[in-house]
Amino acid sequence: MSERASRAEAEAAVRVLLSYIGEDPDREGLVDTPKRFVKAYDDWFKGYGEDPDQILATTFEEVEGYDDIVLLKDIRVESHCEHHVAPIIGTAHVAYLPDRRVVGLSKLARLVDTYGKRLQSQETLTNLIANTIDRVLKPRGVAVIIDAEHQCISTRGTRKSEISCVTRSVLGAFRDDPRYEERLARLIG
Ligand SMILES: Nc1nc2c(ncn2[C@@H]2O[C@H](COP(=O)(O)OP(=O)(O)OP(=O)(O)O)[C@@H](O)[C@H]2O)c(=O)[nH]1
Ligand SMILES: [Zn+2]
Repeated sequence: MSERASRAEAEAAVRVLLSYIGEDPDREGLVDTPKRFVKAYDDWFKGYGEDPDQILATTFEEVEGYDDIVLLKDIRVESHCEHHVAPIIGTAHVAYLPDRRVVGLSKLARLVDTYGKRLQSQETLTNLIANTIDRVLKPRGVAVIIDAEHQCISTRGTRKSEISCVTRSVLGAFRDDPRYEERLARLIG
């Protein structure tokens, strides 16, 4: 992997982009834009500095033997496509079948955020979330469904604004026993 660019280099690159689109990077309104742009990137891509496994590290077992589906519905997904660095905005449903241990519900949403705040394809994002839950929690099954709009399709190129892309990753019992996925579909509605 090539060496990581410095903040100053990143800001200089934004100046080049502003010049490329025909702007004057030195006009008053744009003087601080490279700085703001890089700061915004720090936020949109903060997932590179986070450890997904660590998010799921704290689990608890005091759930009276609960072993049915745990589903977190309608988690907002915010990501950027790795081809155009254009926003991907949508919804994720994350479900798992605990094997004694459960994880804090917010941690599933945090996991979606951590992987979302990196450059992604929707397929990779879906599999990364499912595979991490599978690897760290070792549940009996995992299902992740993402429904998202890609602004590289809706605001440029083909400009098809009504299209959304649906991806799913199902592992363990959700994959082996179709009844689990049917129940999940009913719960998601
Ligand atoms: N499979 C997949 N494709 C994606 C995703 N996000 C964007 N793309 C597609 O990546 C492709 C890149 O195609 P290219 O032909 O290299 O790029 P392009 O000329 O900008 O393509 P157009 O968008 O068709 O104008 C496009 O078809 C995008 O729609 C994603 O998450 N998954
Ligand atoms: Zn794209």
